[in-house]
Amino acid sequence: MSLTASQSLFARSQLATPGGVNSPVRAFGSVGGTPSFIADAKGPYVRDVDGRIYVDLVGTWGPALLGHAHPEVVATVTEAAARGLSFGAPTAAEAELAEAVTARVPAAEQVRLVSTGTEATMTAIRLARGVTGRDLLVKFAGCYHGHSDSLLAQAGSGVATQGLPGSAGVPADIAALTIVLPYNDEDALRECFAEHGRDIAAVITEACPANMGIVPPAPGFNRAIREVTRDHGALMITDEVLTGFRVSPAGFWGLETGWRPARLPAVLPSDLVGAEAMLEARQEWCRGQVGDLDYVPDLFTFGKVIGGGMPLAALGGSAEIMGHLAPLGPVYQAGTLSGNPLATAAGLATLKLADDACYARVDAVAQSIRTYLSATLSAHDIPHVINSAGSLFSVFFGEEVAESGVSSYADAQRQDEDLYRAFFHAMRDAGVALPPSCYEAWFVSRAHDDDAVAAIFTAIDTAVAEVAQTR
Ligand SMILES: Cc1ncc(COP(=O)(O)O)c(C=O)c1O
Ligand SMILES: NCC(=O)CCC(=O)O
Repeated sequence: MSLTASQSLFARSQLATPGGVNSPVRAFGSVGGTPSFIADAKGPYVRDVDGRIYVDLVGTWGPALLGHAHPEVVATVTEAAARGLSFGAPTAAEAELAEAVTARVPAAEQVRLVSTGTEATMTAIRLARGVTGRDLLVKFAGCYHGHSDSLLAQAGSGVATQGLPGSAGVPADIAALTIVLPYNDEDALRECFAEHGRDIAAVITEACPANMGIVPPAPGFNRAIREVTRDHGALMITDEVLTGFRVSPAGFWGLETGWRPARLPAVLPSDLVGAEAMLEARQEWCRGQVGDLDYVPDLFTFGKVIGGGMPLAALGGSAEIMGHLAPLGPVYQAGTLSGNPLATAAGLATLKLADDACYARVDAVAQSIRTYLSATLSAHDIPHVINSAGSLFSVFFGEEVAESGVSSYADAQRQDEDLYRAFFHAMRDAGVALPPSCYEAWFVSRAHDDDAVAAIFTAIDTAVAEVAQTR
């Protein structure tokens, strides 16, 4: 039997690298089969090494808000590459990107650029511990914040897909510093703080969980986290690595609070005398923007869209808190490639193109796919529920979830994974690439034009009919 090019590359990669992949979620572990090895990608499409073209709903796990290989982003990165691949010294583009983040999320008065979401959340936690002088961390079951030691307990994404409780190799003493609570459970949160409040450095939460499928916060849940943490002198870390700059110009926090980005006033050295006065002016503007909003976290983490497909992520917060980072303060954080010129170029070009028209289009496309999928599944009596957050969505199959909905990790674990597996493969055979796990979000892009959407609808018709027949 002759192998496809992807099959023979997968066999070769499995010799070269554990599991044949450089990140476990790529391995098709829970859906089975051979991952497609990608040759190239353009707009809403990816093409594998066998020449098969798929309409892509993975979007490189989030960064591809504009679609793949957007010409302006590619041109900007190419120009940046010609000027040098890395300097290990500051550049104007880093300040420009930090300002772009502050303009969109003014609670991030200052921003530190790193290379991955994992680094962003890891640093945010270290910073929270450094600022508060406390060790305990609270996270929620089913939330994924990258793969640093403190954050793998009952994590979403690949950890959920593999059905693992956490990771081997995390020292028990470190794991003991993380308290895991059920998501959307305000009582559990308050009880935890009643017992451990004085020792908790921070609560870290996904702005809207998207790594156990989409599980939106109940109304007021994020505000409750804000209140409880503030009352006990702990920090609130809102992880927008996945949602940031994707579900609205100001991420899920923007969607939930209704904040609309404003133009950040330039504070130029010639306007004011002294760094302190300039910082005060910046802070005054930032605080004026967010003062009346429903809740304002202490720290935000960003990733994915902010790097436009290049390795770039960030954390941001008040200048007071961020000032604890080295070189100003005692909390150490560093990176040879932090603020890399190609990554900042890609990020800036992406954010510039992520305008209102972009978000409107992405929202409309997501809404039309959700509606069509749900109607088709219902027409074939396939029990399901679709959860969404802005343009992000995911489907959960099964009677139980269809009846009671999914608002926690425990709920998500009650879905019919076998049905997703069958649906995933039927969609793939029909030319649409879905996330290879029922615990991941579906991503649409600005480049999903009417042809791409029509192809998705046709695939849904075929795949749902096929799955319905085998039930
Ligand atoms: C909410 C969230 N935080 C953090 C991360 C980690 O980011 P990275 O994979 O860039 O390390 C992810 C990645 O999926 C994520 O979805
Ligand atoms: N939603 C989870 C991810 O995006 C993770 C990607 C990866 O670990 O490769």
